[in-house]
Amino acid sequence: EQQEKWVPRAVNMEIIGTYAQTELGHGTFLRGLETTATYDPNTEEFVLNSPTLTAYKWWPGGLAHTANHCVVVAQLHSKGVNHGVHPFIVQIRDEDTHMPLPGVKVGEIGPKLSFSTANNGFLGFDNFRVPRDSMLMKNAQVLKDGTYVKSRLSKLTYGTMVFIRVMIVTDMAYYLSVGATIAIRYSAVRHQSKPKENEPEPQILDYVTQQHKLFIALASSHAFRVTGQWLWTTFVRVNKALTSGNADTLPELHAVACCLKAVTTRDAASMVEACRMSCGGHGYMTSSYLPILYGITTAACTYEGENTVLLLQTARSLVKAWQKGSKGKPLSPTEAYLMDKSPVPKWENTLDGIIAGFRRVSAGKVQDCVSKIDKLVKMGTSYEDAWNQTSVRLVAASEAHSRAVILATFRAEVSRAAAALSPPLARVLHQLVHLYTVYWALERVGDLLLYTSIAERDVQELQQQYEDLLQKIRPNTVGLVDAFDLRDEILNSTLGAYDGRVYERLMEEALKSPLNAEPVNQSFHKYLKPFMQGKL
Ligand SMILES: CC/C=C\C/C=C\C/C=C\C/C=C\CCC(=O)SCCNC(=O)CCNC(=O)[C@H](O)C(C)(C)COP(=O)(O)OP(=O)(O)OC[C@H]1O[C@@H](n2cnc3c(N)ncnc32)[C@H](O)[C@@H]1OP(=O)(O)O
Ligand SMILES: Cc1cc2nc3c(=O)[nH]c(=O)nc-3n(C[C@H](O)[C@H](O)[C@H](O)COP(=O)(O)OP(=O)(O)OC[C@H]3O[C@@H](n4cnc5c(N)ncnc54)[C@H](O)[C@@H]3O)c2cc1C
Repeated sequence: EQQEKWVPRAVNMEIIGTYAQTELGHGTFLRGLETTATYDPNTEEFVLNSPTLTAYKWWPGGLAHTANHCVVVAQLHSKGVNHGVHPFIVQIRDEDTHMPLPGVKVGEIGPKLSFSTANNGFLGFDNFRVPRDSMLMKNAQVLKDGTYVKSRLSKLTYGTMVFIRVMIVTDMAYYLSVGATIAIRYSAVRHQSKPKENEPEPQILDYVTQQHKLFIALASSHAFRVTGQWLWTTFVRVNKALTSGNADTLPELHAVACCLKAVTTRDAASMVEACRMSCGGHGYMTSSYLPILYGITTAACTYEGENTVLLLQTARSLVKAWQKGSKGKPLSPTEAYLMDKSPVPKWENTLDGIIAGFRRVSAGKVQDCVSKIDKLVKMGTSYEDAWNQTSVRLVAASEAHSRAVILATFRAEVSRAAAALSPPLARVLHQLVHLYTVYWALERVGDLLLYTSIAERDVQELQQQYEDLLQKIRPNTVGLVDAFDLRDEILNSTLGAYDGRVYERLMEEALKSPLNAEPVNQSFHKYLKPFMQGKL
């Protein structure tokens, strides 16, 4: 019924909405949100209120001057009892005049690192009344007399966040394809230095260091696209089960969505920054689009769940799985490897060997965390303090778990798809899987030395494998980014345009600057000249 009322109006854009959960005082700790929704059975309304400054909603995208409705997350009070945070759909502006409604204070939060078009806003309520059916009642309900009907699963309130986190993994694949396209095309056009006096300046793409900076971004885009597809399929399956009242697989989805969102956003932000830096000064131009792209990707490390907090959520699941598995109980498919108690096998410099190695690292780290927590608790430390003192290791265990999931999924999905591909295309995709896997083995070689039987000669061989792969991938690099098929209008980059006219585009963009409208800018007459004449 509520969906019939709101969804059609939202689909045809009569309702422009946003998700107003975060407040000035709380973004992570949702149970600490201060906005209240108090039920008045006499009028069958909820009274929304922002009791403090820190209760003001702060950050929701589009809230400042665009949205006329929003989903507000507030502490639900009825019959004198606080039932915790619940979602409400609330009209905040007049649909004709767009004026804020009486009792609503709304505005712009100010300049940000990037996302300048996101119109993030603040929102406060002064005893603002909304009808009872404003409470989104799919999970919990408040009856006309104020009786609260509990949801069958309180965490379903958090479902929106799982959905967005799942989407973000695929978003990161897209953003990395943009960064890799810009930086690799520019690296094919840019010639610099003279390593061989009797030869012309080479393409910077031929410097192996440049390949090391860029090819991992290209491979990661494919790895995250494939992992994002797998995660979406998992989300659809869990959501279907939830619809029929079965929430058994939700905890696993929450845990894997948290660590994949955290690791893919952190990787995307750092690799887009590497793409920017690999383009030298021109990568620092706004017209290259790389600084804007960095601003967008680094924001994802914060929104929809700050990365550390999410990695700790996954760690919470891994520790619980370890404790469960140690009692002989079955574990979820993504965490089942934690109970592999077989002896550490002889190291193999193969994809399967490296993937197995990352699973050993993750299981070893989780076991170390459990041991440290148990030891601290036995010494009289509270569980909460023991958890906090172990939290650096817990985050590392989550990252290792996430990497094992990405490596295994990337390899399995490309192997599965390869049968339907032409041999040359299959070969290139396998090279990207190989590069991605060996890159991370070298990045985390310390962990592999701690938890597997990898030896020095294996590491030397992996380094050589990596350098050979850079050489093999080089001839196909421009073709691989062209295959992302990103139009110039989408790339929006002087460095990444398909025609490679970088220098002409840089100059064309520069000449558009208002500061080039006249040969002597007014600042000379207002400031420089008086200063030079000692008059300032
Ligand atoms: C896709 C993007 C679109 C386009 C990209 C372009 C532009 C994007 C522009 C802007 C960005 C777009 C959207 C961003 C919008 C936002 O940022 S919305 C706000 C997001 N905020 C958060 O994510 C808040 C994060 N905090 C939390 O989730 C919780 O506070 C917490 C879980 C961290 C802690 O809460 P607690 O109540 O303390 O929980 P707990 O005690 O740790 O755990 C309790 C149990 O509940 C389980 N659980 C927690 N969360 C979930 C969940 N989401 N789903 C399922 N289960 C959950 C948890 O596992 C615990 O279970 P136990 O069995 O272990 O008790
Ligand atoms: C571009 C952008 C768009 C956004 N859009 C929206 C939106 O549309 N709607 C919306 O509701 N919100 C939105 N947000 C807000 C976003 O969801 C929050 O900023 C995010 O959830 C983090 O919360 P916080 O800002 O309170 O950070 P905090 O939680 O205060 O984090 C600050 C630091 O404290 C640490 N910390 C916090 N809790 C713990 C813990 N338990 N253990 C260890 N460390 C901890 C964090 O790791 C971090 O280092 C947006 C934010 C950005 C940047």
